[in-house]
Amino acid sequence: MIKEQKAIDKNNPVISIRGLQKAFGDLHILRGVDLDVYKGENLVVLGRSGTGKSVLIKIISGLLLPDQGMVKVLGEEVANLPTRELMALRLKVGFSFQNSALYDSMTVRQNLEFPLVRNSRNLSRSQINDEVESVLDAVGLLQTIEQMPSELSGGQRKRIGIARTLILRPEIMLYDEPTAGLDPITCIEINNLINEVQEKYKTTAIIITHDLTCAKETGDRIAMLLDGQFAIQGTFEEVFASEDSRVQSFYNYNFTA
Ligand SMILES: Nc1ncnc2c1ncn2[C@@H]1O[C@H](COP(=O)(O)OP(=O)(O)OP(=O)(O)O)[C@@H](O)[C@H]1O
Repeated sequence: MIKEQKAIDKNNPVISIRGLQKAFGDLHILRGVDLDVYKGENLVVLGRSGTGKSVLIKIISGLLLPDQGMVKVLGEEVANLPTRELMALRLKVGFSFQNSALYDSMTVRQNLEFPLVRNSRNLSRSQINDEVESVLDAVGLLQTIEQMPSELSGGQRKRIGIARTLILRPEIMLYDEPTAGLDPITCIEINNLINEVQEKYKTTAIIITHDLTCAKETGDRIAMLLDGQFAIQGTFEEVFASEDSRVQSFYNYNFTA
């Protein structure tokens, strides 16, 4: 099923990137990336392994510095921000890591409380409980609240990882390979959750994936990273109607649905 088209206000990008370059030694990964991400949309970034998708979202969240170019997030140029402002901006940009990054020695409740207590110091015990329960309910896992991560399935851990990112109410969600390593049914559940998060929390998201079903189901727009640039952007159908041989071979090798 292809996602229904939603109206996007193109006057006001939440993320705006121009001429972004990043190299590691002689390895030139990003070679002049231009990209706008608009409020409320889910933008899927596709590209072969090693093309720099994770590097891109690390630069957006201020975890890596660009070599050249402009990266504006919520109106702020990330590379120029003093540490304090960068930290404040990072709270508005939720990073959902590929491995879920849960603390194995803490219960689900403690995993969710941790970012909340660290970043919102004035909350009462009952406010913390309410926030934890509300976000767990949103990912459909309230019943796991006292469980340990080791007792959860891979799909449940992904959901808890997303809940832990959501608990700080970010304006932007960055999902790094949200369906990697999951069976097809669980992938469908995660795709649905990403769309539910977009609706309920009104987030803007960048979703990095190799999974073309995930791209089709969650992406309002697709951008394909080829040779260090976004050569092609559009709806799923527009991108894969391209006659570019790199796009066609990506499709043929990756589409399993
Ligand atoms: N901090 C770093 N130092 C040196 N090289 C790095 C660093 N981070 C990434 N790279 C290199 O940059 C390239 C792009 O990495 P990146 O993780 O962005 O790829 P990707 O497109 O996300 O790949 P995959 O789909 O396999 O996750 C790789 O060759 C990687 O080894």
